[in-house]
Amino acid sequence: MMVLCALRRQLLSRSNCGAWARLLQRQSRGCVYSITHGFNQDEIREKLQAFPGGSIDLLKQESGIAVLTINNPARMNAFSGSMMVDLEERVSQLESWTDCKGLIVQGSSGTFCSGSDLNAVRAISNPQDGMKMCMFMQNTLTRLLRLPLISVALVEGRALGGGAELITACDFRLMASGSEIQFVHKHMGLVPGWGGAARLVRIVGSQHALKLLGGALKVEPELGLQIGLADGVLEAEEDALPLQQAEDWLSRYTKGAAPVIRAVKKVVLSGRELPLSDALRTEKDVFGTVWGGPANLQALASKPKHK
Ligand SMILES: CC[C@H](C(=O)O)C(=O)SCCNC(=O)CCNC(=O)[C@H](O)C(C)(C)COP(=O)(O)OP(=O)(O)OC[C@H]1O[C@@H](n2cnc3c(N)ncnc32)[C@H](O)[C@@H]1OP(=O)(O)O
Repeated sequence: MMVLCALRRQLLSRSNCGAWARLLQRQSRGCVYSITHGFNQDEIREKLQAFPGGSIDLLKQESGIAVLTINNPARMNAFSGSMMVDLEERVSQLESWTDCKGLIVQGSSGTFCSGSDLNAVRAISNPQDGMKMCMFMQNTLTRLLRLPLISVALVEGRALGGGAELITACDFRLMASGSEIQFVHKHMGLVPGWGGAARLVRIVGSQHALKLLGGALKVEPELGLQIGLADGVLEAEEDALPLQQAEDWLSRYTKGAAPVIRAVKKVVLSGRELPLSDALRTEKDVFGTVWGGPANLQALASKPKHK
């Protein structure tokens, strides 16, 4: 029940003003794990920082669409420990950008992400540290998915392991021609740990999820579209790079006033995650934040008065 209230509080927080709101925001960031689960964020953050390399870069654009880039090209954009910490910090920044409407998540140098950095994985392979890394990434990716904006993963090259899990924490996925998504976990004697299995079942259904995980199947664009893992395929174009193509695709759904687009995500999020009565109450509350708002009044003023 606490999580439901926390999610409702998060959805309704109009802004980050005020220490109380920030405290609530921190408490109700929709984190899955907290100190009550034996999860000490500062402790695991310090451990992860010991594995440096690469960065997670965030760019906010005038269009209201931000671009988050997984940037570790020397290692096929594998997630080092410090990049996991970076990602949490970028999600915190996105949570505070109240005029942001959309987000594109991409990899640098023409490929998406090849999962955790195997050097870091080897160093934290003991169960305790592995579970802490898992909880840290589950918290971050859950907050990413719950951002009140519309997100799309732009998959070029390969999205493997944790990289495949990351794309399930976006609302949509666009695959460039020739790209591949593969949940390689089985080959490592693992199952997803960053929440990728739970989200994959909700995206493609349990039958397809069982095949993708049990078979560690390579998902190319055609199969991705067929099973609903991909929402679109980007064919190579001479005059438009994949990022521009992705932005053109996303802007169909983010065109309009930021408060309205953010309210759209909030009501869909509550419909997806909350029991019906809670979802209806949240929808009513979110409706109250836009009814009579600037965009609503402007729309009414532009309509001809009916006799
Ligand atoms: C819960 C998530 C889960 C976990 O945390 O336990 C994981 O995500 S575990 C990691 C799962 N990912 C993989 O197993 C992919 C490993 N990489 C590959 O299979 C290949 O590198 C591939 C297919 C991505 C690209 O192959 P290609 O031949 O094109 O390039 P190289 O293999 O030569 O790679 C270039 C360069 O990048 C380094 N690299 C690639 N992936 C990783 C990685 N995940 N961790 C660390 N380093 C990685 C690779 O070692 C090469 O570096 P170099 O110094 O040139 O040898």
